[in-house]
Amino acid sequence: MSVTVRAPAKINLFLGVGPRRADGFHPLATVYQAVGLYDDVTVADAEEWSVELTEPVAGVPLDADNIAVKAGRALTAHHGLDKRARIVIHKGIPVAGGMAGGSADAAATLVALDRLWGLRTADEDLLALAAELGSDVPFALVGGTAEGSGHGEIVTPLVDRGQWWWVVVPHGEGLSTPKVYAEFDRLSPAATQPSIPERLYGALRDGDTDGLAIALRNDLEDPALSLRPELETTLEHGYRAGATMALLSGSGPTCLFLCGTGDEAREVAAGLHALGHDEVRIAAAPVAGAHVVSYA
Ligand SMILES: C[C@@](CO)(OP(=O)(O)O)[C@H](O)COP(=O)(O)OP(=O)(O)OC[C@H]1O[C@@H](n2ccc(N)nc2=O)[C@H](O)[C@@H]1O
Ligand SMILES: Nc1ncnc2c1ncn2[C@@H]1O[C@H](COP(=O)(O)OP(=O)(O)O)[C@@H](O)[C@H]1O
Repeated sequence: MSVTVRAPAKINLFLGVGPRRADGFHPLATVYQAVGLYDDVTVADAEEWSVELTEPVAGVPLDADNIAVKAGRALTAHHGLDKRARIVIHKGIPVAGGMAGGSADAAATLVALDRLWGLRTADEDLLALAAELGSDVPFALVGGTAEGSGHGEIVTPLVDRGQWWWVVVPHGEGLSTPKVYAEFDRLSPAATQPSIPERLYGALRDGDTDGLAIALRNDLEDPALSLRPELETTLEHGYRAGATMALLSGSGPTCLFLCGTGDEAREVAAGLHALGHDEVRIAAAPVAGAHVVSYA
């Protein structure tokens, strides 16, 4: 018996970052949105923990450092179980791209093993386990569009009546999240506690693309661009190709382009491709959080 769970990538429509806390984390006022790029995680009983990829992908650890194995171990420890699993991951989310692919795998593994073993873990317990694994993991369970507070681990769903279209340009070489936060500290020594503007909630309620465009903000964009200046060119290419708004996904280096309709997204994607970007993807949003897609 095996169970497959699909989990989405996230973007941050708003990523307000405050001053570094004593525990090393930064307080966040963020709005996450789950977008239609996915990882699929399949689990089955095994004698030992193992992790495999359906296709080779650079940068993903294939040992106990993989966050999916950490998720499996956290779940068995929580229930006091002596069980192990084989975990197979199909990566559709760029690695180290600021789209929380590892977090998606962790969330998917929690849900998949919970089903495989019939554990019926309470939602609050799954969310607490997720928060221990990483700041972004609770949102991968919840999906949709949601506000994130604390260091990103406290997730509150938001009303979102939009059908949003994003063009996504990944970059071959990922960026390290801790390094981007460290660059934020260097560039913003006087950061203050951020808050989410009313106009963002309004744009989501109304499904208003132009309203959303002016409310988008990412405080990690300047630090990521400081570490990777060539990303400016990619963002500029998006405007040239007709995007309504360009921004970086979380800690980068993936670039995002907001488009008004699916047709516009296809035009912008074709334009970016013509400007030399080999990998260009289109993602609709919002989409569901980690969910079972098959039993076999
Ligand atoms: C920046 C964001 C925006 O959503 O995601 P990415 O764009 O990287 O996917 C998140 O804050 C990343 O979340 P995640 O990747 O889960 O981070 P964690 O594993 O919890 O933390 C890794 C490291 O990032 C830094 N960190 C993370 C979250 C936070 N609020 N403040 C921080 O300073 C800390 O140095 C921490 O040790
Ligand atoms: N299952 C996994 N998938 C991707 N990366 C993983 C995984 N497990 C551990 N990692 C490590 O986590 C790092 C961050 O990965 P990822 O979640 O893709 O990016 P980001 O934090 O930028 O959203 C990777 O560089 C890799 O070393």
